[in-house]
Amino acid sequence: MVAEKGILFILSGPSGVGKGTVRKRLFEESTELQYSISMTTRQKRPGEVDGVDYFYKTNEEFERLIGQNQLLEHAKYVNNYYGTPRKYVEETLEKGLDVFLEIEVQGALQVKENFPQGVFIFLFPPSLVELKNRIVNRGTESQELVLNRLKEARKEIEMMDAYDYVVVNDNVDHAVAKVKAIIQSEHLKRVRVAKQYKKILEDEIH
Ligand SMILES: Nc1nc2c(ncn2[C@@H]2O[C@H](COP(=O)(O)OP(=O)(O)O)[C@@H](O)[C@H]2O)c(=O)[nH]1
Ligand SMILES: Nc1ncnc2c1ncn2[C@@H]1O[C@H](COP(=O)(O)OP(=O)(O)O)[C@@H](O)[C@H]1O
Repeated sequence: MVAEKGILFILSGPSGVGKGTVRKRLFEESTELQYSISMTTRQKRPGEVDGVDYFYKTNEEFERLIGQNQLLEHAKYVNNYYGTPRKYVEETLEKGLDVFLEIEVQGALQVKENFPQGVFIFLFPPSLVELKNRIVNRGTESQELVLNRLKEARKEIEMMDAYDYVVVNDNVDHAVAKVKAIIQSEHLKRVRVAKQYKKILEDEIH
């Protein structure tokens, strides 16, 4: 039988839209996806754990990883680097397991160049006012950073045409249900494709 590779799912969208919230809920409810933990140079926030939320790196360490081509994609976002470890993603997909990335928009577009067969999901805010409220209410950003993040958000929203799916995060339950439905439907599609391959092989044998 043809060995099936895993599917790469990419959840992206502006900061504060709820990517982290949706991703955490998804992983509480589903054990079948492998989450790729990103590298970052940003400061650890209270409660975050190295190797769980991110792998925290210095600028020098991060730039070395870029130089060694160890990142599948990377982006500078509000003065910090963020990147996806290439080896983990490639090896996990090779094992036939599905990998889930939660990354910002520039990085997602780079992934699309390398993995056009990935499934790209854009999480969309109900409105820009609501997006600002969420960033402010989260309380992790200074006022200056909130403004920077909103400026980025406007640019990011313009990129949503490059995505396969758009999910509005008006309500977390609904958004999680939609992301799960997308994952399920992509599985069904791949099974159909695998069956077609099997049929071709069977026809050749007979
Ligand atoms: N390109 C890229 N973006 C990432 C990666 N990991 C996280 N991000 C994104 O970087 C942005 C900032 O992340 P973070 O500082 O944790 O803030 P938060 O997501 O707004 O809580 C978010 O849009 C993340 O989704 C990564 O590996 N690559
Ligand atoms: N559907 C939603 N309705 C209301 N608040 C939400 C919703 N989704 C997320 N939030 C809140 O918005 C803030 C930003 O969410 P977060 O997951 O950190 O966003 P991101 O990872 O995209 O930056 C958090 O305080 C979170 O609790």
